Amino acid sequence: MGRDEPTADPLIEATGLRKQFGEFTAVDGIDVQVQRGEAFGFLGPNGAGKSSTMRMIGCVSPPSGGELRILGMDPRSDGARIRARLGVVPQQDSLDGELTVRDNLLIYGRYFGLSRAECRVRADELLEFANLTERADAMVEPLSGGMKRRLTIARALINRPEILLLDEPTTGLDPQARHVLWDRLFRLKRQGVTLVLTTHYMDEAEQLCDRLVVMDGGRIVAEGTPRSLIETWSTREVLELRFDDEDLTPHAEKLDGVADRIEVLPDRLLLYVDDGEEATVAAHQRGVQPLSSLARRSTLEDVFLRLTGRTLVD
Ligand SMILES: Nc1ncnc2c1ncn2[C@@H]1O[C@H](COP(=O)(O)OP(=O)(O)OP(=O)(O)O)[C@@H](O)[C@H]1O
Repeated sequence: MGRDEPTADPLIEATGLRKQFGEFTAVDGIDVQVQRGEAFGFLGPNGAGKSSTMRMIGCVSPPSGGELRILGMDPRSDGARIRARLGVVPQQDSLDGELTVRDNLLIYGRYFGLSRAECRVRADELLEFANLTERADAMVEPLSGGMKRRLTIARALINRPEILLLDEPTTGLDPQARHVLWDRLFRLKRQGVTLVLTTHYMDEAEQLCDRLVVMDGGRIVAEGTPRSLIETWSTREVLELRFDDEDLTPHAEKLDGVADRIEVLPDRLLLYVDDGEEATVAAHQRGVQPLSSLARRSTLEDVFLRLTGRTLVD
């Protein structure tokens, strides 16, 4: 399936979905459709309402309002039937550290009602998928963060779910472990598993997601493919100029007219331009002397900054 052509078969449909905690509104009436076979992302900073949304989709937290249908069913009346067809990877690994890697899988399989023989076959397949076959009989506790994450994902796949929900799958992992994990998620997608994930890493959203929504303060502020979001909300390139001055406004004023838009951050200016090299020359001609300058292509981070006035990770 092409990145931009998911089949029109919505597995998740939310309309006006809300989550209240007392007076506080964590999710404020969002509309979302996730199609079969796509990788769909919720991108936003801490507190945006991503986990609250995932918990409603995972049928562990009832919606406070709006409509939610998953696999054509209503979580209020069909929670158990839906959960049987979902895999859930929570933000915090909840593995049993006092069991072996394999036993963590076997126990979960039994919980989903698989026979002992089925559990053994499935555990072996998943150990291989997670690249943990050699660790099958090791205890979980001393494993690296990346291994634990892969085991948590393997465990969530024991029931061959149609939808895999991943809440911040790579938070806390080092770059290499993140890439290994992305590779495994690509494999799942190729096998037809629908992926729904939250992240506050823009590179993760760009790499993994066919489509995503940008969330802030419980609301969806933009929706589209990574490319369409960047094309709609940013310029082709961004020139980053770093300074160690207290106030960067005077530099920004000198650059008036050089860029479509200039963002003044505490340590740098971001110039939104079509041609970073041209803007570098223009800045030089105006006598602006940064500590360093870097022209790069626009990213979802720039989209987020444009939409909310804040960076994704403060
Ligand atoms: N059980 C709860 N009771 C009260 N407030 C809650 C509860 N769960 C979440 N919230 C609040 O709802 C808001 C959204 O939280 P949520 O965890 O959904 O955000 P998030 O986008 O997933 O962020 P994070 O990356 O920190 O998980 C936050 O302000 C949070 O404090």
